Amino acid sequence: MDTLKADFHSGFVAIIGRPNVGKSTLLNYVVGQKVAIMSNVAQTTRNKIQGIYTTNEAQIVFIDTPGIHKPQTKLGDFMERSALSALDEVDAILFVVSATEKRGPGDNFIIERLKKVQQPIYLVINKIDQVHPNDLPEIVAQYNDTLPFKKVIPVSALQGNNVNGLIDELVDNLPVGPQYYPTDQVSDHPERFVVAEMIREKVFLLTRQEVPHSVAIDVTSIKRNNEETIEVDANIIVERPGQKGIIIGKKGSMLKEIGTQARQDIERLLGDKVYLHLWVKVVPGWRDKNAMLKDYGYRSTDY
Ligand SMILES: Nc1nc2c(ncn2[C@@H]2O[C@H](COP(=O)(O)OP(=O)(O)OP(=O)(O)O)[C@@H](O)[C@H]2O)c(=O)[nH]1
Repeated sequence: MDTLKADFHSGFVAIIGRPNVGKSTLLNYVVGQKVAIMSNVAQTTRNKIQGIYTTNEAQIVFIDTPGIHKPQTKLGDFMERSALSALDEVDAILFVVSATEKRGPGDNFIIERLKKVQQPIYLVINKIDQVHPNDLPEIVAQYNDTLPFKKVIPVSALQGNNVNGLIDELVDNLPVGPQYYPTDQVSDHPERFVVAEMIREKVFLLTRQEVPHSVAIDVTSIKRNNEETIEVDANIIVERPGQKGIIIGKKGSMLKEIGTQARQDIERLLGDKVYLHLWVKVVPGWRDKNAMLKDYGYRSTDY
């Protein structure tokens, strides 16, 4: 940790928003590296992922919470709890909404939760590249009276419009504090977690008919053979044999494609040649087994 400088600002910022509003895209744009899974399938961000933004003047540690939704299973319950418990630990909250969609029950659910928090809340209107500037006041008006927002900040996380403005605003308002993490660190998650996210992303992208909640990735080993090659073993855990069939595909073609695409991403991340070995396992009802959630990487200090 660096010594405390009088003009260095730092803190923890939670990114909250209903599924698909662009939280991961925003985080990735700011952090400049692919750390959170991105896809069109809702509710794919499961763990708290921290992206870390560091300059000479400031460090912002972002917490990317899972999509908040009404829990139906123990996994849903876990996701909601971890999203909400994150709010007590932060210095500011970004409530991200989409300019392309009307305020809905998902937003209202979050607004109700946010009414209880004391931290400054910024309303981030994302996807402004998709709407006419003249429509913005009307979009903002849907939220204006719901919470005492510190500021309303329209952005396009995809194109980067006004994201710098958002960062400047955050930096100015974060307290003077230490640099919590080294300058070159963008995520506090171990390689294992990021590798699992990359495999998970390919499963979702390539097998559209899968229910995202019913797939877990368990990276069992990452071994560096020598200077240049890395051996990765991982299980893709599903609930039903039918899902296993979909993921394996005709003569193993789907699994091969998942493996190839995931391997390319992992190589980019780790900078070395990767041998990726994937297995598909059926574990009926794993979603409702707390102990297994823990085994398959859904960890929380509360459990
Ligand atoms: N046009 C446009 N699309 C965006 C923007 N930001 C995100 N998207 C798209 O919206 C979709 C969802 O983005 P994500 O970043 O995965 O959304 P998320 O809020 O993290 O979603 P969950 O993980 O499901 O909670 C993706 O297809 C993005 O490319 C934006 O500023 N403009």
